Amino acid sequence: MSANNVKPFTVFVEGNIGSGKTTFLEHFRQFEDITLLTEPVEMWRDLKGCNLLELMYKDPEKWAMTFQSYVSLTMLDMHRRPAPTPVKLMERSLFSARYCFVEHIMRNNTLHPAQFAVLDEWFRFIQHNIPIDADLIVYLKTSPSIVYQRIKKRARSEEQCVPLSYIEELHRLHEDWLINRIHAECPAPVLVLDADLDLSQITDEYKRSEHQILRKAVNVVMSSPNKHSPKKPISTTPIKITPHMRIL
Ligand SMILES: Nc1ncnc2c1ncn2[C@@H]1O[C@H](COP(=O)(O)OP(=O)(O)OP(=O)(O)O)[C@@H](O)[C@H]1O
Repeated sequence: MSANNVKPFTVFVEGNIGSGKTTFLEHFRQFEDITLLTEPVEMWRDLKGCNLLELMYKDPEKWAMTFQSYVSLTMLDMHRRPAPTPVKLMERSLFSARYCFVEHIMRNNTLHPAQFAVLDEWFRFIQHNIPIDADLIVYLKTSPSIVYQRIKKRARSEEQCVPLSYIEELHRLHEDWLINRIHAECPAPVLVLDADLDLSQITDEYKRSEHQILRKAVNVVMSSPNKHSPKKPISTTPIKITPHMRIL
């Protein structure tokens, strides 16, 4: 719940590895009416001194189950964390963990069918018993070859051995989930942004998406007379859909 007991407008930022999710979220740090839950990967890299991400990449058959089980916990924690603001932006969700990453390691037999069944049962149990708010998904759509280059360039130590085929498969799974809707449920409308654009152009794209994402916040701020002025006032100009941007 937000400060005035209204559920925050909850946005998941999704996209392939290296699609710019963290950069996108950081763009919204300038607004005081937004709670940002960013970089879950840093929790996976340091659980009581253990780097689960590294263990998972080094020996997936041994560690994928443990890793995904911890990812689910961190995601559930982010979903359930109260936000004192009218808008909550989250990097990833339980849904991309299940429909993209767990799906991938099930299909390539990294997981034993029994391990997959346990993760899937947890996911279903959570879905049916714990409220997970979702109002909008921002999909940072990229080409696999472009994010592959970015991943090589940023050189995160655990991702040194990531092959292009892994990025391509994750791309297909994101598309099947968010665009083609052929394989799983999609919990909210999807705003698609062209995240192949380089950093100078993408900032304009982010700016345009502000209207869509903050629309709810505008309503809340305007209907709340005691509210302090936001760090940066949220513009009420109607959203302009650009050629790079569409809503599904
Ligand atoms: N269930 C999962 N959810 C997210 N990442 C996972 C999952 N399983 C494995 N990973 C790995 O965790 C790492 C983090 O990927 P993620 O896309 O979440 O962050 P990122 O690459 O830092 O995002 P960006 O560059 O878009 O800001 C990747 O190496 C990915 O393969």
